[in-house]
Amino acid sequence: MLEKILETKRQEIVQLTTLPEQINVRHFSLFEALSHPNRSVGLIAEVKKASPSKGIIREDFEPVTIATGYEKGGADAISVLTDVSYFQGHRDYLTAIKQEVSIPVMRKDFIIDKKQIDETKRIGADAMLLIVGTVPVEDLKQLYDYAYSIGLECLVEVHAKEELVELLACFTPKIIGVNNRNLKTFETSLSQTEEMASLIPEGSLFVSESGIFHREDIERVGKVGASGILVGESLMRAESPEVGIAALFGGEAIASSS
Ligand SMILES: O=P(O)(O)OC[C@@H](O)[C@@H](O)c1c[nH]c2ccccc12
Repeated sequence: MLEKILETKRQEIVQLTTLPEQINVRHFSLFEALSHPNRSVGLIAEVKKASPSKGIIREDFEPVTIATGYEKGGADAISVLTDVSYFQGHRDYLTAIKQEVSIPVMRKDFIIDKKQIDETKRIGADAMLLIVGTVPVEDLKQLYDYAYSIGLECLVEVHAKEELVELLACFTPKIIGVNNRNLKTFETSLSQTEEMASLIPEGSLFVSESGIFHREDIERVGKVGASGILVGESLMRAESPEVGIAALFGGEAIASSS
């Protein structure tokens, strides 16, 4: 599956000859937001209509309403799927959301080329995802450095332990995500987070991604040191974003509004 997605991306990159206009927005730091989370563990709430493994997750999909609901519900940051072909996302969703919220907005896509990073900056994102295994780690480092040089933070995602070891031998990202879902098989297991936690360097923030549905899941990943969680499906299936977040955290109150 990952190979197929990357093939589509390579075609998209060829067609990405004219970049959108730069939108003017105020930026918010993902690292800062996750360093001072609203609850015991920081929440990156994802705007996600569909996925290759689950099909359509939410029919009545209004990206801006969902994102403002996430902010009201006390999310620390927002992730927006911009991939069209596999996740039914769009870059315009991110731009529209960015204009309506005052928390960091991350672009969730398969970024393998500098041109996509320029596009990410222009559409107004504060941060973006980079995935180990999509390009060689040396190339990922180039993309990472380029993104930071133009004011974009990166969440660098790994799945397998060997990928994390290979990544850290090359560079130490400020924010590292462990995806509990294997992008090749789609299997999800929180033990991925538990097994890799001890390998995350002290100074890096650690985000547990995918397959988080209940308060117990948050406690489980929090216990091994996760500063943040990235949650899509469980919130997208909730009656409303606010209700979804409250249920996910088992009613845990927001500690501070700063
Ligand atoms: O819907 P979930 O299981 O809560 O997962 C959210 C997020 O982690 C997932 O969408 C994701 C993690 N890494 C990705 C890479 C590409 C696309 C999607 C993803």
